[in-house]
Amino acid sequence: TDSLGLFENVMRRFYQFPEPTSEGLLDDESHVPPEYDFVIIGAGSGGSVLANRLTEIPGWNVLVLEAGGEEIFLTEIPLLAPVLDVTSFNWGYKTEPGLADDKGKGGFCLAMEGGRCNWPRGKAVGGTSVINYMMYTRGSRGDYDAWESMGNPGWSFREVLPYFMRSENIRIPKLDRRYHGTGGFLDVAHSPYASKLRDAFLGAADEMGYRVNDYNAERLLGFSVAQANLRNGRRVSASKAFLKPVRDRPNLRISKASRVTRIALDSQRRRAIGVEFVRNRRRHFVRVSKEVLLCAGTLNSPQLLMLSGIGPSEHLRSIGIPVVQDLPVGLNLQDHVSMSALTFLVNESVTVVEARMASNPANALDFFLRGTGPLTIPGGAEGLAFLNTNRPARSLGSKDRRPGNSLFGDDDEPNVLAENDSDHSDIEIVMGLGALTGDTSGSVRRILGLREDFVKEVFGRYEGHDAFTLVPILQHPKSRGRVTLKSADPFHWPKLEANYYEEQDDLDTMVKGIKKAIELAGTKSFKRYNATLLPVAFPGCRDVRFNSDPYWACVSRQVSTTLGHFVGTCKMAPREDFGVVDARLRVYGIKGLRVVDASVMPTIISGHTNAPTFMIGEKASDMIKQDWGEFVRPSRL
Ligand SMILES: Cc1cc2nc3c(=O)[nH]c(=O)nc-3n(C[C@H](O)[C@H](O)[C@H](O)COP(=O)(O)OP(=O)(O)OC[C@H]3O[C@@H](n4cnc5c(N)ncnc54)[C@H](O)[C@@H]3O)c2cc1C
Repeated sequence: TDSLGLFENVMRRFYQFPEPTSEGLLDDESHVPPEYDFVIIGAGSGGSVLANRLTEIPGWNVLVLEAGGEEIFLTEIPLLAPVLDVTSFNWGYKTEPGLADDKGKGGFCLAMEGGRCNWPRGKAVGGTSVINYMMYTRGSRGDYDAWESMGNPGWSFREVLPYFMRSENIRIPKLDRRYHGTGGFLDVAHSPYASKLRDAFLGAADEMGYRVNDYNAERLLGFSVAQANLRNGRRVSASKAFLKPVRDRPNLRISKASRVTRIALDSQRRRAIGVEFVRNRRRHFVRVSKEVLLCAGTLNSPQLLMLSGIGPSEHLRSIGIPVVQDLPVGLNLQDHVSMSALTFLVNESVTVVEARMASNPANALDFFLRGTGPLTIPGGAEGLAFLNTNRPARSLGSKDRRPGNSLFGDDDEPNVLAENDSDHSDIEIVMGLGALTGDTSGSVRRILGLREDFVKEVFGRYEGHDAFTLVPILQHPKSRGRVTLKSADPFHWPKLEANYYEEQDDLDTMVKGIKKAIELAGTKSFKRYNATLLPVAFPGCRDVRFNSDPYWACVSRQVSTTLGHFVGTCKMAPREDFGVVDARLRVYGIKGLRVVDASVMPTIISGHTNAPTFMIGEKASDMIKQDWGEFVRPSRL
């Protein structure tokens, strides 16, 4: 589309190889045999891991049904990740409008077209990992210990860590190997490109009393260069990592462009017996002898369960779907909302300005010939900081290191974290090397769904200026959204309600996060570049004093941007606590049906959700093997 802007033209000039990606094509099963041991719905992050691990058992036949198609060369270029949102690799969902009330109070996504938030979801073999920003973060130890204490045995940090490590092929030297795996399918690396601002970001850590650390090891809190799923400077999607290496297994079949419409249930035996899907406008049905594994993601897995008669009974009845199993499907929706228009102007050419990048062919050459250069920056994001806005940073700083938090209990002093939760992060700040000032083609505006008049008023005067963005992200929202059906038609979009900032606490924390980001840009490290907050008041917030707390609260309701970290709609929990699946990810009340994707997370983790979804896939594959009597090598530390 034209939204790909100048980049696409330049890329096409330098990349004319026939293969869609550097790793080649996957098989496409046009003729699908009528029965499988397992059918996996969705070849996303969760589904790809499962497909790989289950076909390790030669006697098991596995079919993967995926609505999307193959990745292409464009999806491999890390810096271009944001523009993929405006391609057919994105399902293109939008939420219900986040309107303010009669008195003009409340609301969210108010500066977006129609007051609706854009909610991107990947539609491809590889799922959302084909369009995501490639950040590799696991969350904190406390996140998983909380899952376990909610009644989910086996999900404590100690128990899930081996599954993170099993996937991993760490390419970053000197990281603590007690927390990192080598030889797994999933590459984890730094971008080979480092801007000057990346150094400024790390320098600011010390000034603010934080440490520079590996957020995937002992401590989450601190500043770090982004760890990302990259190989030779290119994206490593779930497909590239987990599917392509095993594509020659005779017991694995992948059917692309196959849109699942329903899971067939035998309501007498209360068991999943098959899957209906549409391919090339024809309806198909496959039988399943062992299990249906639902991996369609947080927005589509609940949709498919409800279409199949599993969900809140009143809601299903209201749209004419016979109820097979009453469960709280679609509730408990959580996401990481952010404010991605916090812009700082700088006085040197140290950021990504689209027109400048695209007009320099050296960037494309560096990328295609050597796998280096600024095109390898994942989604334009260079640095991550995990903060706790309620605690003075000094107490965590490099000059006052706290003991404890060793998983291995080999610290001299006792573990203080368990007692005072001192590794809890309520805000993450991502440093993006560009800003809406540099978005000359308007693609980022369209991706975020911001109204054109809004962007013109705020950024118009500074168009083409060097600027960077600090994006504060609310880590643990109290507000909950939901997914429901608009009708019984499987081709209708589900109804998506975000409910951002319904809880005042969420807004208050976001305001604190924004102020932390401003403090960060005010450190000496950034002052070297004369980092200056864009001095323009946002439309809709001009009746409040610029840069005051109420002003930032107002701005947060205007620019409520998602990170696409939707979780929770098929909650893993005891049934009496509104669980949809049990701790072995089995849907309550229905045999032969599990959910294995981000939707099972009972609460959202700190950081980004892709690595945790891979972990869920790894752990689920062991549970499935155990439940069908296959030998599983114990995963121990
Ligand atoms: C723009 C964006 C940026 C992100 N950046 C990061 C990041 O940097 N780091 C990070 O950790 N996380 C990131 N995430 C989140 C992360 O990628 C997801 O949490 C993760 O990929 C979810 O995996 P999943 O298996 O639950 O779902 P998905 O990967 O979305 O897989 C679901 C699959 O099911 C298919 N499907 C759905 N319905 C049907 C149907 N009816 N029939 C057939 N197939 C169907 C879909 O096409 C898709 O392929 C980002 C997300 C977005 C949207």
